[in-house]
Amino acid sequence: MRLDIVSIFPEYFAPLDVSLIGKARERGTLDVRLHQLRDWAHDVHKTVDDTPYGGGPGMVMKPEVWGEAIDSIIGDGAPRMVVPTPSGRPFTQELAQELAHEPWLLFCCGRYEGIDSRVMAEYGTRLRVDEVSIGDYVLAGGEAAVLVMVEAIGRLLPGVLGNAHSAVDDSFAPGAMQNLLEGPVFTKPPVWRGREVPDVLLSGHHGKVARWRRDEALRRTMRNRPDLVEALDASALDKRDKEL
Ligand SMILES: N#Cc1c(-c2ccc3ccn(Cc4cccnc4)c3c2)n[nH]c1N
Repeated sequence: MRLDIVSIFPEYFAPLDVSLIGKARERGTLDVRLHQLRDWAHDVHKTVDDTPYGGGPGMVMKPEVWGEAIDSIIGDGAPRMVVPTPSGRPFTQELAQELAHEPWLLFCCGRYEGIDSRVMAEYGTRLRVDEVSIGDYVLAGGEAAVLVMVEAIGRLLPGVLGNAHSAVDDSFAPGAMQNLLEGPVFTKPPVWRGREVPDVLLSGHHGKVARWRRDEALRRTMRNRPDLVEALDASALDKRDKEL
């Protein structure tokens, strides 16, 4: 997979050199290319923003600069364009799974009050353009959102997680645990500061362990995300029980 990321702060993406994503880049699983948007701003100050039409606070990113940058990066190609924005559709595990199957993604990181809307309209005539939000809070720009999305997508690519763990066990992955939060996890020692690991996890009885984990996941989901529990109906729970 090729990932192009356009930003006025490309140094923000240094974390993509380390850990899982860094190793995937070394192996060639991920081809990450960072671009400084200001390289396509031609005035002496490399200006990328201007005042908003209609008035209002802050500045808006200029369409000309974005247009030159995107044209230069994609040429005649057709990547899927992902634009983080507080007004986007939710970034979910399902969307991460979908994006992980794309051969080429172009992430456009806005700043200020966002990118002139005509940029998404222009490229929407030729590319799949997704305006996406990572959550109901306001960031100062798109870079942190792209870091989140690249990690969520990258860990789903073949070979990135290694054999020790499979993304299929994720909280939001399709299957028995879909829409349930992760339950508690434990490792050695069996007793730590007088706190014991639940006996069932030491029993070696895989069926009982699976059921305990499902029950704990349900308990935690009911406590922390009751909205997800409402999405579960009795038939789904019965189906899960049969899978365990
Ligand atoms: N994904 C995502 C986001 C963002 C986000 C993403 C890109 C930009 C570009 C500029 N800002 C600042 C800004 C502030 C206020 C209004 N509009 C824009 C961004 C915020 N905020 N919260 C999220 N979940």
